[in-house]
Amino acid sequence: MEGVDHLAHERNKSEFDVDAMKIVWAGSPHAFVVSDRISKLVASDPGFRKDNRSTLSRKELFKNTLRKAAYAWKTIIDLHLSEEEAAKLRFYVDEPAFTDVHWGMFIPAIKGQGTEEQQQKWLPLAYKMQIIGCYAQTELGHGSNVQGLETTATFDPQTDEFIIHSPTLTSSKWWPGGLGKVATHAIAYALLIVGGREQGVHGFIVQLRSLEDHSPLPGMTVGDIGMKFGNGAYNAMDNGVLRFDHVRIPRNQMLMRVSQVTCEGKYKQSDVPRQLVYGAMLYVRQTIVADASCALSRAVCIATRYSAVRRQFGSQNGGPETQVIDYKTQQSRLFPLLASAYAFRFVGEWLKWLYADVTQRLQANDFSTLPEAHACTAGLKSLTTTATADGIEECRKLCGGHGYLCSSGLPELFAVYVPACTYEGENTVLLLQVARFLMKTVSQLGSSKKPVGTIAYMTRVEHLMQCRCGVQRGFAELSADLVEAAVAHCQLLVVSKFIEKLQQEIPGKGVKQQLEVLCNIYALFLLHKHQGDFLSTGCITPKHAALANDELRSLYSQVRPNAIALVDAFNYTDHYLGSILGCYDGNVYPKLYEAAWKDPLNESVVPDGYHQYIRPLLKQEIRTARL
Ligand SMILES: CCCCCCCC/C=C\CCCCCCCC(=O)SCCNC(=O)CCNC(=O)[C@H](O)C(C)(C)COP(=O)(O)OP(=O)(O)OC[C@H]1O[C@@H](n2cnc3c(N)ncnc32)[C@H](O)[C@@H]1OP(=O)(O)O
Ligand SMILES: Cc1cc2nc3c(=O)[nH]c(=O)nc-3n(C[C@H](O)[C@H](O)[C@H](O)COP(=O)(O)OP(=O)(O)OC[C@H]3O[C@@H](n4cnc5c(N)ncnc54)[C@H](O)[C@@H]3O)c2cc1C
Repeated sequence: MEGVDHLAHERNKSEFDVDAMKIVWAGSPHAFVVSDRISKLVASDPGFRKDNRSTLSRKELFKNTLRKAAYAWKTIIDLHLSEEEAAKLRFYVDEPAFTDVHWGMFIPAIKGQGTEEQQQKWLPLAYKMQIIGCYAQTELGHGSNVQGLETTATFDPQTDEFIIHSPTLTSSKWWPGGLGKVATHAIAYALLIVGGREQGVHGFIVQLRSLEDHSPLPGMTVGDIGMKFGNGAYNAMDNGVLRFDHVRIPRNQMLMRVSQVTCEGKYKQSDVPRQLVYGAMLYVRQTIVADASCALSRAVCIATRYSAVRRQFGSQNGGPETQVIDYKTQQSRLFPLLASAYAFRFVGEWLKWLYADVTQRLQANDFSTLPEAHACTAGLKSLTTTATADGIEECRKLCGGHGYLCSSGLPELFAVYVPACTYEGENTVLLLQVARFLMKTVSQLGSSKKPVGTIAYMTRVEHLMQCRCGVQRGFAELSADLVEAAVAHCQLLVVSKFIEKLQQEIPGKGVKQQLEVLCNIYALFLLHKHQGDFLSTGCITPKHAALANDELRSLYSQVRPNAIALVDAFNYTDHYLGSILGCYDGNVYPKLYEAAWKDPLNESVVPDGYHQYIRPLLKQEIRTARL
C-alpha cells in the first residue's frame, strides 16, 4: 500500500510539538533549515545512492567512494554551498572517505599547529582540494604511545632540510585514513633530531604523491593496509602504510607554532605548551562526541519505529498481537538508549562551546583551561563512543532476527562505528588521562588552587581530602578502579549538562516536559545500573534504589506514547537511515520481501555451482567428480 503511513496512529498519540523538538535537536532554527535542506538534497540525488554498498567488492566499493566524493565536491561548487552546508552534505552522503580526514584532521592540524605563514601557504590549497591531506601519526609499533613513535626527522643545516626516515619495520606509518591510495600530502609525526639531540615528536607536512600522475615520490613506499571489519562499512576508506627512505623536505614544512628550528640548527620553543602538538586530537575528539549522538540516534530511530511495527504474542479474541514496544522489557532496553541519544546531543553541544572557548583562550596565550579541555574531550569521547557502539548492537538485538539483515542498516552502522572506540585515542587509554587529571586535582585540594569548572564539585566532596591509600605504586596498581572513577566523573558531566540544558528556555508545546522525562530516565537508569556502587559507598539506601526503579517504570510509560515522535524529531531521511526496518512509513514487510529478491544470489533460480557441486552430491557422484 504505497503512500500509507503505518505509523500514523503512533504519531497521533504524541503529546508535544515535534517541529519544535526538531529545532532543539538541530541546535537552532538556522541549523535545522540547513540540515533539512541538505539531507533532502542528498536523499533525492541518485548519485548518492548507497543501498547496494554491502554487495560491492572492495575495489568496486572504493571506486564508488571516489566517485561519490568527486560528485559531492562538484555539487558543493555548483551550488555554491557554504562551509557549513558542505560539511552537512558530506555528513549525509554517509560514507567513510578520505575527505573525513582531509577536512577533519589535516586542515585542523595546520590551523592549530602551523604558523601564520604556513597557514597562508597550505590552507588555500587544501580548501580548494588542490591537495588532499591525511594525518599520519600512528605506526605499526605504536599508536597510543605517541612519544614512542620511531620515525625520525633529522635536520640537515647544509641543505636547510629535514630528512624523514623510517629506521625500523615498526616505524612504518600504519592506519592513517586516506593515506593508502588517495592523499597527496600528509602531516607526518616524527621524532625531531637537531644537532644530534632528540627533541620529541613534531608534525611535518610531507608531499607523498606527484600532483601530475599520482605516483609516490622518490623514497616513499605506500599502500593500503587491507580489509577491515565488516563488509562494505569502513572498507570504503583506504587506511594506509607508509615507509620513508631518507626523504628530504624543506625546513619550513615542520609545523612551527609550538617550536621552531632555525636555519642555523637551533631548536626554540615558544611560550605555548608542548601539548599543543596534540591539538588536532582535541578538535577531532570533540567532533566525535557530536557524531556519537548521530550514530546512536540513528540506531534508536530504527529500533523504535520497528518496535512499533513488530507484533508478537498477546492477541485477544482474534485481535491484533501486542506491539513489541509495549513490553516493559523492550522499553527498559530501548528508552535509556533514546535518552542517551538526547543526552549525548546536549553534552556534544556543550563540548563544542568548550572547545571554541579554549581555542579563543589559546589564541590569546591563556593556557589555563587546556588540561580541563583535554580531560573533557578525552573522557566524553571515550564514554559516548563506548555507549554508542554498545547501543547500536543492542538496537540490532531489539529488532530480533531482521536486525541481522544488512537491509536493517544496523550491521553496517555497527561495523562503521565501532572503530570509534579505538581511533583518536583508545577508550581506556583516554580514561586513564581523565583519571590522571582527577588525581592531580584531588592532590591539590588542600592547597590554595581551588578546582573550578567541571571539577568544582570536588571541593564539596569532603572525604576526598581524607583519601589516602596504602597500595604500593599507587596510580598504576589502582588504574582499573581509577578508570571507573573517570567514567563516573564523565557520567556526572553528561547528566549535569542535560540538567543545565533544561534550565534554559525551551519553546514548543510539551517539548521541555519530554526532555525532562528523558533526562530523568538517563540519570535514574545510570543509578539503577550502578546501584551496587551507590549502595556500597553509602550514597543511597536500599529504599532509594527501589524508588528509583519504580520511578523508571513510570517514566517509561510516559515516554511510550511519544516514542515515535521523539525519534521523528531527529528528522532523518530514509536515505540517511538506510534501513527498511526504520523507514518513516513503517511499511516494513513488503519492503523486506521486495529487497530480498534484489540480492545477487537471486539473479538465477538455480545457483551457479549447481552442476559442479550440488548435483554430484545428490546423485552420489561426488567421488568421481572433479571438484
Ligand atoms: C560515516 C561517516 C563518518 C563521519 C565521521 C565524522 C565525525 C568524525 C570526524 C572526523 C573523522 C575521524 C575519522 C577517524 C580518524 C582517526 C584518526 C586517528 O586515530 S589519529 C591518531 C590518534 N591517536 C591518538 O589519539 C593517540 C592517543 N594517545 C595520546 O593522545 C597521547 O599519547 C597520550 C595522551 C595517551 C599520552 O601522552 P604522553 O605520552 O605525552 O603522556 P602524558 O605524560 O600522559 O601526557 C603529557 C601531558 O600532556 C597532556 N595531554 C595529553 N594529551 C593532550 C591533549 N590532546 N591536549 C592537551 N593536553 C594533553 C596530559 O594531560 C599531560 O599533562 P600533565 O603533565 O598531566 O599536566
Ligand atoms: C579505523 C581506524 C582509523 C584510524 N585512522 C588513523 C589516522 O587517520 N591517523 C592515525 O595516525 N591513526 C589512525 N588510526 C590509529 C588509531 O589512532 C590507533 O589505533 C589508536 O590510537 C589506538 O592505538 P593502538 O592501536 O596503538 O592501540 P594499543 O595502545 O596497542 O591498544 C591495545 C590495548 O592496550 C591497552 N593499553 C595501551 N596503553 C595502555 C596503558 N598505558 N595503560 C593501560 N592499557 C593500555 C589499550 O587499552 C588496548 O586495550 C586509526 C585506527 C583505526 C582502527
